[in-house]
This record gives sequence, structure tokens and C-alpha cells, in this order.
Amino acid sequence: MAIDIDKKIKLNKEFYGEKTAIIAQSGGGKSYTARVIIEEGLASGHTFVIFDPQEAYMNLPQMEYIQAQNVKSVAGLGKIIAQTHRNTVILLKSLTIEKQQGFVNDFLKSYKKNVSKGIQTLVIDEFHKFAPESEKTACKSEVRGLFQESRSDGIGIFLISQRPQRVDKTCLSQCTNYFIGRLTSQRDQQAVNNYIDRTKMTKELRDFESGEFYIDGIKRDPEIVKIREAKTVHSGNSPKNILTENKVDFYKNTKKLIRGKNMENPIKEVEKVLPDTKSFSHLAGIGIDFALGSAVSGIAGNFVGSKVAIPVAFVSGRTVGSLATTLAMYAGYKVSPYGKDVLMYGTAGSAAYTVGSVAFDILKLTNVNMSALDFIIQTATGAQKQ
Ligand SMILES: Nc1ncnc2c1ncn2[C@@H]1O[C@H](COP(=O)(O)OP(=O)(O)OP(=O)(O)O)[C@@H](O)[C@H]1O
Repeated sequence: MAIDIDKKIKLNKEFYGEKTAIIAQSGGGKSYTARVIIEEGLASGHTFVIFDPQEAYMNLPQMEYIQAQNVKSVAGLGKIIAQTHRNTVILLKSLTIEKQQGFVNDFLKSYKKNVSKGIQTLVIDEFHKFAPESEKTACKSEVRGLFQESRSDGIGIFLISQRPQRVDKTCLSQCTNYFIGRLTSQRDQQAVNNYIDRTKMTKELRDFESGEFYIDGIKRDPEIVKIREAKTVHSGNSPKNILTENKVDFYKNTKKLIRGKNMENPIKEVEKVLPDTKSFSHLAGIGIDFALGSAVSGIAGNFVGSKVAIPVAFVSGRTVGSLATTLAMYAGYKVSPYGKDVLMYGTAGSAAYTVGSVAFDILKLTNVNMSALDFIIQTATGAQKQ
């Protein structure tokens, strides 16, 4: 039976100051459920800070939407929100994942230092990217701290993730409330097994509909609940970025598709993880920057090689020229506020060329002539044999 979360399940004031995990695979209804809970909270006068890497929390009333890339002082923003308890959605999508982690770290440091008393809920979507199990990130210790420190300042947290097996176990185990939705992967099911009372399970997690959740906590007996429809327009989309999402499913399903076998999940599931046009152009952009770096390195290297005799017998001018180019690009990447991505991937391209050049120097030194190896080095790095 569908239970309307705002009629039969009352979310009291304390709930918004507690730690709540909302777990389901992509499309299971996590951000939709979080939206419904936030709608309830806003209506009761609670405030939220939402870290939104997917633009899944648009159209919420009373919210200020802030583009992370436009924030000049992250610490300043953290301080203002901590002191004023403003309802804020921080849109992180335009930042690389490393920058998102750095942003969350700087924000939380300042927020925790300055937070004024009273309940405020921090919503961290795609939690596994900020505090993954057995992996360090710039913000992991700050995020973990939120779960470990016994706080009296009323900070509540929503931990939202589609990959429970990848979420830091300390954070997951410190939650008071668990909303667990559809999970078809066995590893993900195992990761939440400890939080489920099997006697209350009338159906398996893999059979849950979108929006159906096993709820443990909120001072009730555990039960399976269908979350009510949202009052605001949901903006969440299943991510389609091959660089960051569900690569395992992608490879598994595309392999089956190519072999013509039946897929575990119908083609819809493949579509969900196939990269969209934006992801393809992002990949193409990286490729162009990389090739550009390699080409610049090649031109500089060959120029130096043709003009300068290097006193160290086995080091070619090409290597010296391309190494200098790599260092110059790296220095540019470090100091320049502009063109960070071009300089970063350009440095990688230039470094690859330099590695190729060094490989040719070594081959020359050993007097070995292996055309297959030459071909591989040339193709992989762009460096030409001299
Ligand atoms: N309680 C609900 N009532 C009606 N529809 C729902 C409900 N929950 C989810 N849905 C539907 O399922 C879709 C997917 O939900 P949602 O975007 O929340 O998934 P998600 O688990 O956050 O997925 P992702 O990780 O891919 O963002 C929604 O766009 C909505 O159409």
C-alpha cells in the first residue's frame, strides 16, 4: 500500500537534525525522495544546504541557487550560510570532481567553525564521490568528521548514494535513519544488509519500484513505503557520463549487446549509462588538449634538436626541448587562473611526447632497431625517431 510520507509518516523536527542515508540504484528515486522530504522540511520552516552535483534539486521554493564556479571565497560562503542558515543549493556540476571535493572541504571547514545553533540539514548527493570507502579525497576527513563528532549544533545530514558498497562505512553506519530503495547489484545489496530487518521485507530490494523504499528509523518500525508524489517539478536525471558513472554495467551490457545475447536489464538500462553528447564532447575536448600538448612539445623538441647540440651524449635535443615544454606548460597550469583544463591535459600530452622521446634516445643508445617498437612509441606518444 502506498504510504503518503506527509500523512502517515510525520517527519518531526529532530529528524532534520539527524543523519539519514538515502540509498537506491540509479533511477530508484533517491533525489525524488530527498526532494519530497525537503519539501516537507521547508514547509515546516527547516533549512537546507544542498550539495548538488547533478542539478537534481532545481525548482525548490525558497532556495538560493549558487553556481560553485562563480564563488570567489568558498570559506566566506560557508561562514555566511553557517551564521544565517540560508536555504541554499550549491550547483557543483560545472566543476571537475577534484574541484567539487576541494569545494566541499573548504566549505565544511568554515561552516563547522562558524555554525550557529539550530537545526540545519546538509544534503550531500553522490556521497560516494566525496567520502568513498578505502580512497582518499580532499574532503573525506571533513565529511567523516560530520558523522564522527558528537555535535550539539543540530547539523543534520542526508547521505545520498547509488553505490552503497563505495560509501565510507563509518559514515553509513553512523546514520540513524535508512531509506533503502531498489538495488539490483548483489554487492550493493550486501553493503546495506546490516541495516535491514529481513522479517519486515515483504519483497526483495531488486523488485522495488522507483520511489519505493524500505525505511528504518524515524522512530517507527521498519516498513516498505511508497513515497508520495513531489509537489515541485523534479529535475533529476539519471547520470549518463561514462567517465564517472556505472562503468561496470556499461561494459557488461554493451558486451552482451554486441554478442546479441539477452541483457539482464533491458536496453533502457544501457541507455542510462551510455555517454550523452555532452560527455562525448567533453572527451573530445580532452583529446584535443592532449594532442595539442603533444604537438607543441613535438615542434619545440624538434626545433631545439635541430638547433642545439646537447653536451650529454645520449640525450637528444628533442628530449630537452619537449621536457622544457612540459615544465613550461605545468608551470602555466599551476599559476594561470585561465585555461586550466587545456594546460592540464596539454601538460599530459607534452609529458607523453617526452616519454616517447626518451624511449627513442634509449633505443638509439642500445643500437637496437625494432620497427614494431618504434611504431608503438610513435603512435602512443607522437614522438618521431630522429
Ligand atoms: N515517489 C515517486 N513517485 C513518482 N515517481 C517517482 C517517485 N520516485 C521516483 N519517481 C520517478 O523516478 C524517476 C527517477 O527518480 P530519481 O531521479 O529520484 O532517481 P535517482 O535514484 O535519484 O537516480 P539517479 O541516481 O540516476 O539520479 C523520477 O524522475 C520520477 O519520474
